Amino acid sequence: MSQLKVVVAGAAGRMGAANIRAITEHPDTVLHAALDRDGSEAIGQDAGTLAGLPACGISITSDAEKALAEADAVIDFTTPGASVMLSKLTSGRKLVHVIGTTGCSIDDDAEIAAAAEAGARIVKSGNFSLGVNMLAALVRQAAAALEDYDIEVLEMHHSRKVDAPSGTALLLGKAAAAGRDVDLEERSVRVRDGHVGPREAGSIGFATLRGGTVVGEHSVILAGPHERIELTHRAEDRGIFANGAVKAALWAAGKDNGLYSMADVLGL
Ligand SMILES: NC(=O)C1=CN([C@@H]2O[C@H](COP(=O)(O)OP(=O)(O)OC[C@H]3O[C@@H](n4cnc5c(N)ncnc54)[C@H](OP(=O)(O)O)[C@@H]3O)[C@@H](O)[C@H]2O)C=CC1
Ligand SMILES: O=C(O)C1=N[C@H](C(=O)O)C[C@H](O)C1
Repeated sequence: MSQLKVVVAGAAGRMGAANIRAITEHPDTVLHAALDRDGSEAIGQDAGTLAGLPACGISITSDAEKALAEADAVIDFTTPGASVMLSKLTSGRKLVHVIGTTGCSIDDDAEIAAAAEAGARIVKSGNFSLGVNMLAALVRQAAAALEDYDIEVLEMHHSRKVDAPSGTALLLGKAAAAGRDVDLEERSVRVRDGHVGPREAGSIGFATLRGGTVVGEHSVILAGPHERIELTHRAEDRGIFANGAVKAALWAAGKDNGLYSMADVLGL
């Protein structure tokens, strides 16, 4: 089998570097191009060097059309606007598009779904690690079994993170809502401030912490009478997300166009 030719979007970012390393280390993938924002200081720099590897001869570009030419797949951890723009390009070319970007609005998600419908093979997830996707399956089970327990999702990330709640917190909230057979949009309480009154039964609460260099920590707390269950995942290295993204790209290469999740990739 020939190697999957993968473009990294957001190449100069925290996840971009991890993705370049994961693609370089996997025997079935090869770095095809590295893309970042027009005007970024990283444009023109060697993608390997920027990722802490030996120089690889691929310069970071802001020309998306050029980067995608002859490519098989894009691994994209950027911003909502960039992911929507790229989904239109991957759709026209019928490419694999792995989207790790979080903080997408309902409208952004609708545009991404339309791109998948039109031709792209998109895998989108708020978290590409095996551990978090396993945790989501456990949360769904616990939420269904402990139907009267109060559910709260707590997350902490590094100080540079720009969206809240995290994509993972929302993924875990959705898993809890699915276990209860309710709609998360109708039940979630994202912020509490001031005299908010007692907790509404059946709601799913979110709490956000930011600071330091925390890669990502999530707890789902199920609180009942005189006892509490806490299901926790702690990410220690961004390589867990990057390895999952590479796995998703290889998996989607054999699929029809459509919108898939990491749970689909892992068969959970
Ligand atoms: N699903 C998952 O498993 C994970 C998801 N994430 C998510 O991935 C995203 C990126 O995270 P992280 O790497 O920490 O963030 P960074 O800010 O470090 O990286 C994002 C990169 O994308 C670049 N970028 C911005 N606009 C464009 C554009 N139009 N085209 C190409 N590149 C662009 C940024 O450039 P510049 O800085 O110059 O603007 C930056 O280099 C976030 O949404 C985060 O929540 C993170 C980890 C795991
Ligand atoms: O921005 C991050 O760093 C992370 N973002 C993802 C999220 O929003 O859940 C995944 C991971 O926790 C790291």
